[in-house]
Amino acid sequence: MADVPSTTETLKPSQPSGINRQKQQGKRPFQHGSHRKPAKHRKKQKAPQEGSHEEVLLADVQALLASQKIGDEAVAGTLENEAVALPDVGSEIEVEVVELSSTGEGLAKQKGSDHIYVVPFAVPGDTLKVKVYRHNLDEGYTAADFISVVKPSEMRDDSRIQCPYFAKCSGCQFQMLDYAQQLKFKRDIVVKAYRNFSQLPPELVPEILDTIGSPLQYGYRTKLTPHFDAPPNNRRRGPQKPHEKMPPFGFTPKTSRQVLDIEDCPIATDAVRKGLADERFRLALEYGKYTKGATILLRESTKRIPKSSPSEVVPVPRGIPPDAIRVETDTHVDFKTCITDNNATSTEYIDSFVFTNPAGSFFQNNNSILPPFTAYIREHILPPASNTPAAGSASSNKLIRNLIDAYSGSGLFTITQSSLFSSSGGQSIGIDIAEQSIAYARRNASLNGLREDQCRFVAADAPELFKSVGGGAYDPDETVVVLDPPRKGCDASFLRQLLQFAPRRVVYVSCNVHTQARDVGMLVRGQIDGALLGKREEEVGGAGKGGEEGEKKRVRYAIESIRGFDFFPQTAHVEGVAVLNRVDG
Ligand SMILES: C[S@@+](CC[C@H](N)C(=O)[O-])C[C@H]1O[C@@H](n2cnc3c(N)ncnc32)[C@H](O)[C@@H]1O
Repeated sequence: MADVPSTTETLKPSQPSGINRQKQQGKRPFQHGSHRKPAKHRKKQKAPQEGSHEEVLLADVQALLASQKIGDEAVAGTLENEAVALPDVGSEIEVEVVELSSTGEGLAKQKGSDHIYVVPFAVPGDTLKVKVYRHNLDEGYTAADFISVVKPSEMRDDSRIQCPYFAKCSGCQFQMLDYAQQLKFKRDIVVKAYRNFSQLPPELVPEILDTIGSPLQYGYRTKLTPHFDAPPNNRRRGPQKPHEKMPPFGFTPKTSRQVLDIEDCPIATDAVRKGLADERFRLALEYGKYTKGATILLRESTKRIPKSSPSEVVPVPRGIPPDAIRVETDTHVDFKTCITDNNATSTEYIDSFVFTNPAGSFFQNNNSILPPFTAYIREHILPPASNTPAAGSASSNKLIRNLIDAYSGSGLFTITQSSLFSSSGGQSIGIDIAEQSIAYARRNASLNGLREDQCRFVAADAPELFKSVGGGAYDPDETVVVLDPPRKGCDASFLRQLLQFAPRRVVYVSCNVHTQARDVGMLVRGQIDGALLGKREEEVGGAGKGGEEGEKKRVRYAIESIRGFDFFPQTAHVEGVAVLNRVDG
């Protein structure tokens, strides 16, 4: 394996092209003359949040500009010329789509120009009619709204679209694509995430594996949160009038402030679709009671009744409405209903594991993919037999017996993986900042027959974890850490302590492959915020504070595999699983 570069580290993405470089040099990458506001009228640009839609889009725009071989001078020259040519906001133009950004939007160009237009609902190879929406000149592109397809790409087949709101609602981007093609695009998203945000040389990133698809490609979403606005003209202060007619009830598209009225959402499960219809019916009767807007929770919940034989006819149980969605199997019947109370308890099954949650709190939204997904984690949470540590290393004779599930929520990984660890006398611990999720995690452990000595939970900020597992309570050589942080990824303090604890194996699950790539990059380099981190103090005789001594002994990881999972078919979203091993010897 190639050695790890010791560059000056930041938490910023790699900068593949000229725009950020020019900004650093105090130059403006784009000078569009008449389209630019004078400097004193311009708002100071905030740096986009790491891993945000904006940052990811910018990285792709920059990469496309770089691939066009636009050097700093050429940019300035082109732009002087383009200043005149750029279409006015509101005008309609034709563009050809060059590629898809990792945000799911198309990057397109007008014939004869290198200027980039960012267009939703686009497929590479499409010629589209679009409406210019905003010139983001500092970022080097123009945002445009999709109007119609002039000439479809070979990849596009609009007869695949199953939703009448597609291209109006912003929820889905890919309904016109074959599912295999969607999965290919999602693999590209993971590839680009590691290229743009890990700051690792390509030889340290293994080939990204194929994205695992969702068993259900429609009818999978177990949660929706449609909303409606306050009555028009109601001010914050003063008399509040109720709605005079049924307000639009649905979702707000990205480029609009108006709620789009949605009668149905085919990516949702049957129970949630029924919940949406029921809530629309209720709102049609009760809109006059509302003086404010509201968001309505629609969360599927399952009541499972075991069958004594495949042919047994199970009656609707007490407390379940007769029109609940009924799903028959040989061994049980699932009655599926839709909960709208945030504080009610929802119940989900993953194979034979049962999970309860406060309906309004986090739980994975696609139940159909959870059995293959948790099976994949089970197959990869322990090292493959061939991956034995280097002879003579501290861990050469040790088995991984302990699981630490950081950002555990209500215990998805702790509980579904626990048997692998309890069977070898080890233990599992989950930690999450949300007390309510931890209360439910404890309850879920008990519902799944796990004792506290097999599986325990702590409600705390993730870095506090190391107080519970440090000091010899868990031998790092015998421990795997599963990470599943929120979209912003792990914070530096957590990663620093993780490197100091130095578990033998890390399985990093993420709903944002861009922040995952950033964090994995730091673990592979053994550097957080530029500081090199040493091994645990007892092992290196007082080193471990970073700096030169730390560099000699620094803990770092090698990536075993990276793979995407498609939790959200028809959208550009992809979840990532990266498996890492501590580099010994
Ligand atoms: C993506 S969810 C994963 C939950 C769980 N692994 C699952 O799949 O159901 C992220 C979790 O991180 C938790 N969280 C957010 N910030 C945290 C922090 N600073 N420390 C610990 N947990 C945190 C949230 O409460 C949430 O449950």
